[in-house]
Amino acid sequence: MRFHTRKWVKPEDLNPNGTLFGGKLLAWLDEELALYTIIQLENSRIVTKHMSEINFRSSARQGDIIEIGIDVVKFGTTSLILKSEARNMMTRETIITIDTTTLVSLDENGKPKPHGKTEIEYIKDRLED
Ligand SMILES: CC(=O)SCCNC(=O)CCNC(=O)[C@H](O)C(C)(C)COP(=O)(O)OP(=O)(O)OC[C@H]1O[C@@H](n2cnc3c(N)ncnc32)[C@H](O)[C@@H]1OP(=O)(O)O
Repeated sequence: MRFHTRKWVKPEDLNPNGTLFGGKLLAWLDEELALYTIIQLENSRIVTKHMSEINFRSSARQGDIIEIGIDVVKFGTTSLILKSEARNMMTRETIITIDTTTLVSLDENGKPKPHGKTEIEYIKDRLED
């Protein structure tokens, strides 16, 4: 799994127990998954369709640095299915795992649009073309 983005847990990210609010962590993950998909499918019209089991494995605290990892499970016809994880960058302790998130590529009318992609592409390879 490649870990892409780091987040710093700040006071406004906490729940009343003083740990990282789960909804905030999900928002960070959803945004990362969407950005990853926009880049891979080369389409900015992307929506999250489905999330599988979400497992909050451990909590994070103010000042912790979180890193978000993403792996491709499958390229569908209009969808991209991704596996994701957030972990504590210092301790490597897993904070959350989402087995699969299905993101769908849309056309200008908001209808699913085949993306034609079958494998991960790296931006540097595209730039070398
Ligand atoms: C990044 C964000 O936060 S986006 C905001 C939150 N998300 C949204 O607002 C999305 C709202 N939902 C929608 O607009 C619609 O449901 C759509 C356009 C995404 C999909 O419409 P559908 O009628 O389900 O389309 P359709 O049946 O053609 O399925 C599209 C793809 O999604 C997959 N899919 C559909 N339902 C599911 C499901 N329940 N679970 C997993 N995958 C699914 C299909 O397998 C298909 O993938 P494929 O083409 O690779 O085989």
